[in-house]
Amino acid sequence: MDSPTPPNTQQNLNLNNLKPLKILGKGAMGTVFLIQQNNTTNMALKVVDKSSTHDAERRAHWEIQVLSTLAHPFLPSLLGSFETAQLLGWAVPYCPGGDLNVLRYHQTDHVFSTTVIRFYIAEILCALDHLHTMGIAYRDLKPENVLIQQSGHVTLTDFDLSRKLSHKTVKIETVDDRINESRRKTRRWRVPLTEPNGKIARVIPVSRRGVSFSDGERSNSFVGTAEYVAPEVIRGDGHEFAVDWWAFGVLTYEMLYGKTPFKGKNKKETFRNVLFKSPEFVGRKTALTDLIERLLEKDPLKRLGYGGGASEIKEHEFFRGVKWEILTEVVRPPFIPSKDDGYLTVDKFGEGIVNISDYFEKLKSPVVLPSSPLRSPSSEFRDSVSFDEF
Ligand SMILES: Nc1ncnc2c1ncn2[C@@H]1O[C@H](COP(=O)(O)OP(=O)(O)OP(=O)(O)O)[C@@H](O)[C@H]1O
Repeated sequence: MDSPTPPNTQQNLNLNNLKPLKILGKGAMGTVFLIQQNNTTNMALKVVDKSSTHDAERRAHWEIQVLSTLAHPFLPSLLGSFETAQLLGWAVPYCPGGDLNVLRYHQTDHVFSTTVIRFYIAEILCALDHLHTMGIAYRDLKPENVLIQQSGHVTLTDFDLSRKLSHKTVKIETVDDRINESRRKTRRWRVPLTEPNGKIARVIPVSRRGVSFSDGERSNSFVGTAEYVAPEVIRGDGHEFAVDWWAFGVLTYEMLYGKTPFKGKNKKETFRNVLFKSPEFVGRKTALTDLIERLLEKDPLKRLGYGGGASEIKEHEFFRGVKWEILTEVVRPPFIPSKDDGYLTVDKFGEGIVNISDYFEKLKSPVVLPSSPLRSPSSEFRDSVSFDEF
């Protein structure tokens, strides 16, 4: 795998000095802890057990390498890292607002208004633009990977599936290649593609309390997340930045309709829908549905963004009037996490667990650990529209 540009100088963290307040989330690769530093700064520390999967260490090193090169208001910066014989960990700024999926579930009918969609996808577009300019395809865009900073602006997370593309077109392994390779290399991937009942769990919560969206639900597999995977990835035709524009279209559709456009009753059906089914639009055609339709063009060569990148997308009618250069200066984004939202109170971390090493030791034993955290129910959604003037 090509490396991004050389890493910036970063702080070396000492595992023994890191005091975790609570678990922020658990993903396929690691556990993310909330760490308080110097009684003031909060950071999110992602820790990976290097022996957890065959390529955990490689993927973790890759993510650290990518993070160390990022410098953009809608992308995380690397605050520091540590490595022990067993663990690899790195810290990024803490995002107290949860993710875009949780936020959407918090809305009436689980959808955002057009104005709110415009704000969020404009910021995501800028983040993807920056990554692509650096030659990095993100390859894992989904609402769960879009976090809300304290300021209310977005930040993308989870870069272990990202890839440096040295040429415009890179031939990549097909889905079947990846399945075969994964099955060969690790027992972990010997799980069937679908659940025994043929379904992929996607729980719709009644309330946010007790709900975790990162606990396996739509979590990463070897091809990313099925509902967001572009047709060319399934076909194995080639892999370009346009896969991010496809996922961007799926995410935008989901924000508008509250569901993804190609979800089937199992992965196979989802892939078939991605390849052959046209997305369904309800109601009259609008600039937003037109944007989505152009992003969800099955042929990547015809997809919006393929030829002209992010600039081409920014010129779409849906974004007319957006002042791109002052997006970061919007002081009242649609949702600003409340300062005192309970995140900073010490969480019950688990019987007998006082530090991160303990936690990973216990993970290896059959003791049941606490599940992923609750999202704050007290965060405030403000429907004020000052952000529509950016
Ligand atoms: N900076 C952050 N601030 C707050 N919470 C965070 C932050 N980074 C990650 N999290 C939480 O931790 C969860 C897991 O993080 P992440 O997606 O990076 O892990 P992963 O193991 O790579 O997951 P995946 O299964 O998607 O590959 C996120 O869904 C989010 O809930």
